[in-house]
Amino acid sequence: MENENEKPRIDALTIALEGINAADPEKAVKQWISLEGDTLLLKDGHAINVAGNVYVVGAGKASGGMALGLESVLGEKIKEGVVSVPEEIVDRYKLKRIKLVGATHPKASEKSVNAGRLVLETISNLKPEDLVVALFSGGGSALLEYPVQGVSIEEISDISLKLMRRGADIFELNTVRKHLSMIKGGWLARHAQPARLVALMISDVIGDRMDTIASGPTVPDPTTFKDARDILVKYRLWEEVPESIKDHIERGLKGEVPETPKPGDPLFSKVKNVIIASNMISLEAMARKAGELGYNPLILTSMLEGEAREVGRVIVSLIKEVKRSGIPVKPPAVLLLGGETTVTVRGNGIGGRNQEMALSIAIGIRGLKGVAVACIGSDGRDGPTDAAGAVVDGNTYELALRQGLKPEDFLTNNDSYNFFKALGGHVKTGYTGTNVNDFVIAVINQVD
Ligand SMILES: Nc1ncnc2c1ncn2[C@@H]1O[C@H](COP(=O)(O)OP(=O)(O)O)[C@@H](O)[C@H]1O
Ligand SMILES: O=C(O)[C@@H](CO)OP(=O)(O)O
Ligand SMILES: [Mg+2]
Repeated sequence: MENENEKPRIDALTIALEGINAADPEKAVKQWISLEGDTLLLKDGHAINVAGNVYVVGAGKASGGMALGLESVLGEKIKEGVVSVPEEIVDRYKLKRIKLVGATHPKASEKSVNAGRLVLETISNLKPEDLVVALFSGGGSALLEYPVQGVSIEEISDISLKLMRRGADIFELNTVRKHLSMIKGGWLARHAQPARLVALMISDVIGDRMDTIASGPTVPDPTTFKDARDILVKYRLWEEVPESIKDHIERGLKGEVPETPKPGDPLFSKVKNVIIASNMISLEAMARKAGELGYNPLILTSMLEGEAREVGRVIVSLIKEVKRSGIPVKPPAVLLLGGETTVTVRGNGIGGRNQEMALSIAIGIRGLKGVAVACIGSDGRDGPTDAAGAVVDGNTYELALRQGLKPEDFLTNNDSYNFFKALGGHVKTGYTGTNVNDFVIAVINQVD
């Protein structure tokens, strides 16, 4: 073995792959639902009659695999279906009855609107005995859209990208998106009436808030037009938004256009929403794997949030304490964290929140032996890059300096992608076909 960091790096990646596998959408659907005669049984005991026609709709990075799972459970029961997935992976799934359409992420486009139109058509004019099965996962917000009247898809995707770049979190971003859409924020459930609806969701949202996953098309929306306006003001975008968006939100504030369907709306008595895979489920699978590899695993949180570089510094403090005192776990140890950080982009580099956090951690663990940390987006695409994330160790910093790369400069410029491109350390999986947010795997050995 070349150095004491090679095995920890490999172990961190092996554990990360286990986390991705544990979120396999096809398997998750098959574990959650079964068909007995004319009854669809959910794992939580809920039973739904499927004597009428079954229609399938959905969108997200994991929804192609979910559609596969659903076809294998419901087969010929499915009358028709439309599910939107990233166009890069639309050919990956061979489906019989559900039509997959390719759309764009993270920037919604006309393709996303086309998918939205097809979905709305699929669920229009249904009967009370019909059932809609909705398959939603992260990425669904961009992949499926139908804007409110007067607002264009370009205007929606521009404002979404600006909010992201200014550090808005996914709750804030999707609050705005919901109030510009005819699908999000419970509207899809409204359109599916009078049919019944069951939504299977894979969560890529902190705390598994269902109304935020893919902007909650089937979920009561607790957020309001006022919240949407306040968020745009907070990020100093209210003065910049196009007239069309401002006008729609102002009309919403005056009650001239309807609010999104709210909690308590009787409409939701016909709707059942469940989460079938999540960050925590993957963290638990990774902990088991770490145990098998001989480490003491410790899950710290599935709710990691904050500015990526700052969160990175906190993780470094945790690692140092484990090494120094064996608190809160004795080495050889694996700390597992999940969630989603944000990056306030100030420089003009290329990167993603996982790569940026990994770079920040590389600076902090400089010189530590036997330590490697992987920061990975389980969807396989970190920010607007072709990497899922990066793996770093106690030598990364020195190695960079020797090659004339100054880690701090790359961090300042939000250029983590080019740092790892020059030095090595990228983790590249391509679209994984699932999405349960981000993982941090810190492997800590006591070698010095
Ligand atoms: N140069 C950059 N460095 C670090 N992060 C960036 C950079 N450019 C964009 N980002 C971040 O990438 C995030 C979007 O990442 P992405 O992986 O597409 O999201 P998701 O997987 O949640 O759909 C945004 O939070 C944005 O702040
Ligand atoms: O679709 C969305 O709204 C979000 C959350 O589910 O996913 P992503 O961050 O992958 O775009
Ligand atoms: Mg991503």
